[in-house]
Amino acid sequence: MAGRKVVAAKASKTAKTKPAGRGAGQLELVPVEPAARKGARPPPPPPRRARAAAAVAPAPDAPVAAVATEDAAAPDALAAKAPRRRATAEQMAAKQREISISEFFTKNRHLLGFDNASKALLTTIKEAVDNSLDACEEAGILPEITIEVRDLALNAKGEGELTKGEGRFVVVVEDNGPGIVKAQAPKIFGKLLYGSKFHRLKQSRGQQGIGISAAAMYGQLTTGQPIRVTSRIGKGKPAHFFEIQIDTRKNNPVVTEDRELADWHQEHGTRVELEIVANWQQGQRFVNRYVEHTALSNPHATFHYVRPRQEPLTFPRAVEELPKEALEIKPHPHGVELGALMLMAQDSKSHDVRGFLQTAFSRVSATVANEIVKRAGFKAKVRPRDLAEDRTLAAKLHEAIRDTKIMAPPTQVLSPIGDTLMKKGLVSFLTVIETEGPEDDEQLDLDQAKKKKASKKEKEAKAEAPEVPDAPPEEGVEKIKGHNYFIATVTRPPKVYRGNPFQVEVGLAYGGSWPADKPIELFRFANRVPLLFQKSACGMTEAIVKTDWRNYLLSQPKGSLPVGPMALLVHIASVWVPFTSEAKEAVAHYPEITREIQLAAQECGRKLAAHIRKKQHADYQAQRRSIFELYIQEVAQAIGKITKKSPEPIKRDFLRLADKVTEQELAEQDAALEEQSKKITKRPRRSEEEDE
Ligand SMILES: Nc1ncnc2c1ncn2[C@@H]1O[C@H](COP(=O)(O)OP(=O)(O)OP(=O)(O)O)[C@@H](O)[C@H]1O
Repeated sequence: MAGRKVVAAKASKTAKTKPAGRGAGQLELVPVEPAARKGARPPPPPPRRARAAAAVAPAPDAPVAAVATEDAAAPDALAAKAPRRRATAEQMAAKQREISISEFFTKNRHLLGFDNASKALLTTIKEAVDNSLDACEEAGILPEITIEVRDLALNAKGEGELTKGEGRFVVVVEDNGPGIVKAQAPKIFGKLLYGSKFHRLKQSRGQQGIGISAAAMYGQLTTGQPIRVTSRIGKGKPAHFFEIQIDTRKNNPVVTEDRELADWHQEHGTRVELEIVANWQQGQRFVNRYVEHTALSNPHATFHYVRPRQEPLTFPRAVEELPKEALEIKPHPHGVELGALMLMAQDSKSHDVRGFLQTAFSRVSATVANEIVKRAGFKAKVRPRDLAEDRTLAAKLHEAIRDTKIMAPPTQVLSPIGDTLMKKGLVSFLTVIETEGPEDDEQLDLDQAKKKKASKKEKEAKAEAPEVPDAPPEEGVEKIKGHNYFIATVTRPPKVYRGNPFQVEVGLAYGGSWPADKPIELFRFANRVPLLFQKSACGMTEAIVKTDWRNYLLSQPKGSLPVGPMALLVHIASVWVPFTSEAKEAVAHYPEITREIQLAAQECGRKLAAHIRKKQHADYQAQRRSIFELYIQEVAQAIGKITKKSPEPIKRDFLRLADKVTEQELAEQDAALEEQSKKITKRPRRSEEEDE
């Protein structure tokens, strides 16, 4: 062992070092082999045994001399088998240092949704818009939000050639929210993990305190430009303009500009401007979809969407009321883990454990607190501080909490979209997509040609067909831009997972111009935010795939989404959404959540099945009637000839009779279907019974 020490010391003298990277403070050192030095004489060859050992496992960046000499002392057999020490604890210690959160996410930006230039564009917009919506709702302001994407290759008038592929873009998001207090702005935009939502249990879009500063960091990294923020907190108060950079080594803001603006057009609100490297060509379809879906799930907000070289779009709000206010709750004792309990006890200002339990948790009354303490077997007075210091004591309390029956947390604290607004949102969304048409030009041309052909055929058919009055619209069917959509929604009652209240909603739009031979479109939302990536990794998709849609008359390949002309919206509202990563792209596979989504989907599916059956029957009736009508003309003429009467009144009588029969048959069918659907609703199918 003594030999090894001496050798290591020698090695550190012989191996010359040079700094590995950019900064002066960098501790990591890379050894330079003596032979590599310019003009240096090559060292004498090592003994034969050492050469053999070096051939077994050469380590390019290990302190070569140290390892070679150590192995030289070992017998032949050992040198072949024993692993070589590549570094000592001291050498490794010299390389260890603290990593700032910004440094970490600079290297791992994919974890935050900045994997590539097209996704980064969407993530940047999403983070800013989510903040604007959260801030407006929290302040009680109807949101009016402008989203602008500017291609820096175009001139101020928007002329020039659009950037193909990656390029420099400016993203602007402006809201009419409460604004940001001057002292807070630098930390909000220049420090990762700084926010108002992480430590509370309340439904909101943001929850981690990392979103907008991460976008600022991405901009800084790719363009070197700081984030520009303008904010004003009210009438009579000045607006402030900031340019903020992030010192990524320290995760601290650096304000490069801070000035008051004499006048700003918003009475209150915030505008963020980020210069980033983005790919508009590929990313615009994500952004378009994000804006459309956000308008769908936020019918109380108005969005102005300004894009390069396209007409600005406005999605006006569909309702003039804010959604029900989401309320903050305290954690439920059954959802707390031992470590968290100890931390909470450490922070508590209560003098005894009973007071701590009552103030820190929801649903703990004096009686419940007494019961927990009794069950924990605490004889003397226990202070919260004692729990923080004594793990055995804390474990006893944790066990007692688990064994005590405590009322479920309050669930009326959530703000779901609700059936009426979900329907309104779906109608406005379908109106927009029916107006806008498909996204790619080739498909657009094909569709227009098809439409022309179809309308010519329709005109010809109309001219030939006898006048038949329009059937009354079926309940739930909306005519949107000439297409019939069946719309159904279900809002489940709130439930709880691991102490967190959550609520699931499902809405569907069936028919219209959705393709009938493709898998359904699944729109996933968490706290009203559309989730556009990681579809197959998402617990929501799993729940829909696991639902047997063949029960509801859709075909479904094994382990896949059903096939049919349908868009299905799934929304989870929760005080804490369990995402699979910091990028908040997919919901984790919690069985409690999956089950609720399945139940909502099944309820919606039953409504769909009733509609499809009704439609199938109506189609059958129409077909029968059209065959009958084909012969009426000839039959009326033949009867006219026999009876020597004009064929026209005979034809009219036949048509009247046909109307009566069709009406009667449809009414009978309606009654039968009503009865059938009641039965289905009362007695779920086998697969549902298993679920229930
Ligand atoms: N437009 C805005 N108006 C008012 N406050 C804002 C605005 N944007 C950000 N904030 C404040 O800045 C904080 C940090 O925002 P950030 O996007 O970094 O995180 P978050 O929204 O809390 O969580 P997440 O990381 O999940 O998005 C927010 O919690 C909010 O208090």
